Order: sequence, then C-alpha cells, then structure tokens
Amino acid sequence: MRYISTRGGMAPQAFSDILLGGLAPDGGLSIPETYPQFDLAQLQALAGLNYRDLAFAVISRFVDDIPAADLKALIDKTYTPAVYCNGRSKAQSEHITPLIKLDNTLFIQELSNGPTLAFKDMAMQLLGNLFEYVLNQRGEQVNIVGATSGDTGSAAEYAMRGKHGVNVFMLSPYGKMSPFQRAQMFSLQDANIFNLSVKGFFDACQDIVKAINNDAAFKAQYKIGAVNSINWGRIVAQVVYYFKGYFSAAKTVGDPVDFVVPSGNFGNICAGHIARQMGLPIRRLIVATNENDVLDEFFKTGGYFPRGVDKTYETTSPSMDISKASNLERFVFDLVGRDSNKLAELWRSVDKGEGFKLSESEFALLHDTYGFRSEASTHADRIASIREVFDKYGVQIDPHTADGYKAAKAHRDSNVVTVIMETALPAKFEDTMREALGINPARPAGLAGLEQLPQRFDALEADAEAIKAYLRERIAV
Ligand SMILES: Cc1ncc(COP(=O)(O)O)c(C=O)c1O
Ligand SMILES: N[C@@H](CCOP(=O)(O)O)C(=O)O
Repeated sequence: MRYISTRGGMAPQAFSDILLGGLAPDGGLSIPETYPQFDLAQLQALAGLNYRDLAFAVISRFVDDIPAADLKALIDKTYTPAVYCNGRSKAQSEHITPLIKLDNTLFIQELSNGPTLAFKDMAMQLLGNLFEYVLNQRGEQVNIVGATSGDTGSAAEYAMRGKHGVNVFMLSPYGKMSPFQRAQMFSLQDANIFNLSVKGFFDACQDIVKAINNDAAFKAQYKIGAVNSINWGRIVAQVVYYFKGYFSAAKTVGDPVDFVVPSGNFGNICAGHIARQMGLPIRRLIVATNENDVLDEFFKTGGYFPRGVDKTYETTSPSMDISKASNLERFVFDLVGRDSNKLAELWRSVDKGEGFKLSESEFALLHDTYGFRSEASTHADRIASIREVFDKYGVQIDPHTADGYKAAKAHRDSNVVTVIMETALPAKFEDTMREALGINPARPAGLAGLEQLPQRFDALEADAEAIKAYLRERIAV
C-alpha cells in the first residue's frame, strides 16, 4: 500500500513515512492509492471479531511496512478494556465501542470511553503507540504541532505524555474551550507537553499548523509532525469503529445501516466514507453541524465557502466551532474522480479565502453515489435534544452528540438502522448539561476537582511567525 497526496505533488510513500510526515509536502493530504476492498463473504468473516482482531484485519490492509506481528502487538496493547473503561459502560468495556439501544432501529455508538472522554482517544491512543514504535525503529524524534478546539489536544497529550522522543506543542483557541477541556489540557505538568493558548478560533490554530508544515526547511530542521486528522494515521484508526458499529447494529451482514456524525474538521465522517468505499454496506452518512454550518451548506447546496472569524460563532458544542474542514479535501478528491489537478485548483481557491461550487453532476454524486445528507442545530435544538433523549430513553448525551440526534431525527428512516456517533461524554460540558437537565453529569472517578489543579499554558497571538519563534526557543536541534 502506497500513499499519494490529494494535490498530486508527492511521490508514493509508505505508511510510516506519511505517519511521521503529517501534511504532504505539496500542502495536500495523504491518501491511499486505492482503498482495500472487503466483499460480502469477507465482511461476514469479520463480523464476529473482537475489537482488537477487527482493528488488525482493517488496519493491516493499509500498513505493509510494519511487520504484522509488531502491528498486532501495538493494536492489542492499545484497544484494551483498561484503556477504554472511563465512561458509562464499564461492564461493556471489552466491546470498546458498545452500542446503546434507543429503540429498535436507533442506536448510539459509544466512542468516548477512553482516557479523555472523547472519540479522539479511539485513534490517538494508537497513534501514540505507532509514533513511539516507528521513532524507536528509526532512532528519530518528533515535535508534534497540533491544533485543537477542545478534544484533540487532550487526547494527544494523554497519548503522548512521557513518551520518549516526542514533544507536543498544542495550539488551542484562547478562552473558547469548556472549563473541563481547558483543565484537562492545561493541568498536565509533563516536560514534553506545551500548551499554547492562541488568540483566535480553532481555524486560526489550524491555519498556523498548516503554515508551519508548509515551511519545508523549518519542518525538516525542527522535525515537525502532526496528530490532527490531517495525519492519515488518525483516519485509518477511525475507520475501524465504523466496521465495529456496523457489525453490532446490522441484523444481517449486508443490510444497510446509516451513520450520523457530529462534524467539524470532517475527520470522523471521512473515516465513515472510507469504510463505505471499502465495501461496508453503509447507506447514508449524515453530517451534523452546529451553528457553524459550512459543511451543512456544502452538502445542501454544493457550495464550499469556508468562513472567516466574523462568521464563526462560539457555540455550546464548542469542539465543532470550525469553519474550514481539513478532511473535506480527502472526500472531494474522491468526488472529483481522484483528479489531483482539479482538486488542487479547488483548494487554491479555498486557500485564497474564496471557496468553490460543485457542478450539477458533482452535486448529484454527493447524495446519490456517496450517500451524504446533512443537518444543522442551534443551541435551542441542542438543549431540546439532550432533554428528549434523557426523558425518553434515560440516556445523557453531550451537546455534540445532541447535534447528531437532531440530524438523526431529521433523516432517519425507521426501516433502516441508524447509528449516532457519540463524540464526547457529558462530563466535559457541565454548563450546558445543567442548563438542559438541571443536574451535573456524572464524572468518571479520578476527575473530581480537575478544574482546581494548577494550570500551565502560554498565551500567544495568532501569528505563525510568533509560534515558530516559540518553537525555536524550545526545540533543541
Ligand atoms: C466532541 C466532538 N464532536 C465532534 C467533533 C467533530 O469531529 P470531526 O472534526 O472529526 O468532524 C469534534 C472535533 O473534531 C469533537 O471534539
Ligand atoms: N474538534 C477537534 C478539532 C481538530 O480535529 P482533528 O480531528 O482534525 O484533530 C478538537 O477537538 O480539537
């Protein structure tokens, strides 16, 4: 399996190279030359596997430069009940991503039982182990520069803290995360973790990360790596839980299943798209956004017009306060027939701050061939959804998953099983949960008093040069 860039400017590379490389050298995103395929008989054979064996069956199809026994050991060490037991279903933690049944055809897939209570742990824990393995093999080091709107940051820091050869520099939007998210990151005192609180939205942090990665000389000199979903390693690990969710929800292998995905940077649902391209019988992929509805607009009109700060809003599903979705590039690459010249032209207009509109025939593909639907939520919708799910089913869902619930209601067809992806636990968003239900959500043991711990971070302007200067001062070359 070799990887190319969506923009066509990268010689085919092996998995370990793109893992360490992050963003492709031409500014594009790495993607496999072809997607591995599973036919019905092969899917039937996967259906009964536990999470670890399933993860190996899927991921090994994308990774051929790590010996199979080593890859299996890394996967086995990652997906254990001990790592994924933090949330609501300790009894079910062997399943890693169990389903909650709401009714006969509506389920929530738990993805947030890892150490930081968000779906990011599903991929980030594996990424930490993969980085450590590949760096050890090569005798190299990496300085990860990442951007977070609240959950990637803590997941990355918990996965990489204390790891040999890895430093993490995490840019987060100043004052825009929940108190719990902030405390989770800023209370870490490990010497290899650096929190940079940037005066701007997530999009500004992500633009800076990309600018740093696009400076080839700086990237090489300071050994810069990525843990955001621009890194293919994140996406491939996320593909696995669509297979798991499908096998847990479908009555018979081959039946259609719809997935609803709270979306921001489009990494999670992009993994769903890839699972579908590999032959998993997903019928619809339903994008759920909050008031930052650039993706909803794209899937409803075919126009992709990322927005500036004046049209990006602070909402009560803050991790989705994103107006420029990195991984849409991977999906549009497939949509335009993997024509990298066409893709590069579209993204030149995105990078200029303009955007693009799909042709009529391309727009039709979104729905007909690729099965996408979408829906946006407001704060009032979110509160109503949290209340409804609690009153009707006795289940507490977080505000992001609530955006998914509204989208599920808008698009579900009760003859087809629908799975809503749970993207975080309610404990991370106490204020909104209290507003909706009048009670504080349960907190996993060990996290009481988190917000009272001493916090360590540096506040910086949203300026790539200022961030580079910060990195130069702290990275020994
Ligand atoms: C809780 C939560 N929900 C949803 C999202 C959106 O996921 P994605 O960026 O993969 O679309 C994020 C962050 O990305 C998140 O942290
Ligand atoms: N919502 C994310 C934003 C970054 O997404 P990623 O999947 O590209 O890392 C966050 O919580 O930080």
